[in-house]
Amino acid sequence: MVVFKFVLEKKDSESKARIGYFETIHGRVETPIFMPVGTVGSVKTVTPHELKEIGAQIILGNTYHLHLRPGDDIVNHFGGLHKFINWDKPILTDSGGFQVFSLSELKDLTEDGVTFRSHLDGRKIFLSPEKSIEIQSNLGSDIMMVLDECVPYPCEKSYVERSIELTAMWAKRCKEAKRNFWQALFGIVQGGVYKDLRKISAEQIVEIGFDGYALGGLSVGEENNIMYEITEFTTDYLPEDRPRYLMGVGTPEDILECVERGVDMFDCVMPTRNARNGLLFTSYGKLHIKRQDWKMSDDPIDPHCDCYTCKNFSRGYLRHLYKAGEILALRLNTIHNLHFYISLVKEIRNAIKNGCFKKFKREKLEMFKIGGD
Ligand SMILES: CCNc1nc2cc3[nH]c(NC)nc3cc2c(=O)[nH]1
Ligand SMILES: [Zn+2]
Repeated sequence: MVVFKFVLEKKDSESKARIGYFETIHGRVETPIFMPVGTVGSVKTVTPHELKEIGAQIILGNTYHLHLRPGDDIVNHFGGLHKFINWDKPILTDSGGFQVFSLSELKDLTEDGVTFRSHLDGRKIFLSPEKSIEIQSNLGSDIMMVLDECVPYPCEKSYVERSIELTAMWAKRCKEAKRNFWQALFGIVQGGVYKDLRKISAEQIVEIGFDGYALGGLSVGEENNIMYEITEFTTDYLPEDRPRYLMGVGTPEDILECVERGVDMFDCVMPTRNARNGLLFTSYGKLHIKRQDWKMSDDPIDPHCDCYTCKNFSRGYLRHLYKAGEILALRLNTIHNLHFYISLVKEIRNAIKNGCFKKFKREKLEMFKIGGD
């Protein structure tokens, strides 16, 4: 019985942009989509109710973090992540691969798996494809990600060549380890910034066959134009009838550029992390709430925004809260930034539907530049 089904509704006539949706047992997700990041089972400072009000359709959980704390066995005891965090819409969990390589003190990487020390208490942990699938099964996410090796940027081509073989072998083992029919599994294409290796990795991962395909190894420090070029190149080797997920991306500009190059799914900590640092996204570019300019301003963050924050509070008040270190500042800023991202992808979906995506993208990018900053 197939539960996860992606439906491609319309392809843009002027680019590789497209609109569609996929079904999970926790509901439908429209694409292109932006997924708020809820690393340890919470999208920082906002409640599930507020996430729904903002229009979030799916959120992310991190396997590495949840395995370390509270433990995926504890989450399973509460009936899985949906019940534990009281979020009844879709959840995507990553496989732990990225955090292990980026957060922890890597001990040992072999064909069997990776051994690392917890960044919390130094405990030695072993993560294999089978273990990652076991953890994600305990969490009960709607979409699981395979365990892969995300190579750093820059990275020697000879190392990347060997790494994509490991990533393909681990992807196969993840698929073999999957038990629950209702959990989808996405493969991850690697290959660094080398187009010939990207083509090989894409063909290997598509050959194994997954419910969706992620572009890994990007947004790891490379220049934007390299990320766009590798994205443009790689999506041509991915099946049109499956979602494409560009991990860790990105700025509003990145999302517009990568939707144009055939990407359907995005996740990024930018809206939530920047909010907590007082950096707000507006139709005219970025706004630093702590600036002196806003001290006496009775304007909302963004005159075109209809989020709770923009409908109820002035820049002057938000600046005051932020300067005073009030927790409410973090919450109101996060509500606005998430609403900005989720509204952006909603407008993108409409523009593709109405056949004016290229024009919409050009106008949006122009407006983002007005504010400067
Ligand atoms: C599912 C875990 N694997 C996995 N996660 C990732 C998360 C990323 N996040 C960013 N920029 C913020 N690049 C990423 C690449 C990968 C990647 O290549 N692999
Ligand atoms: Zn707003």
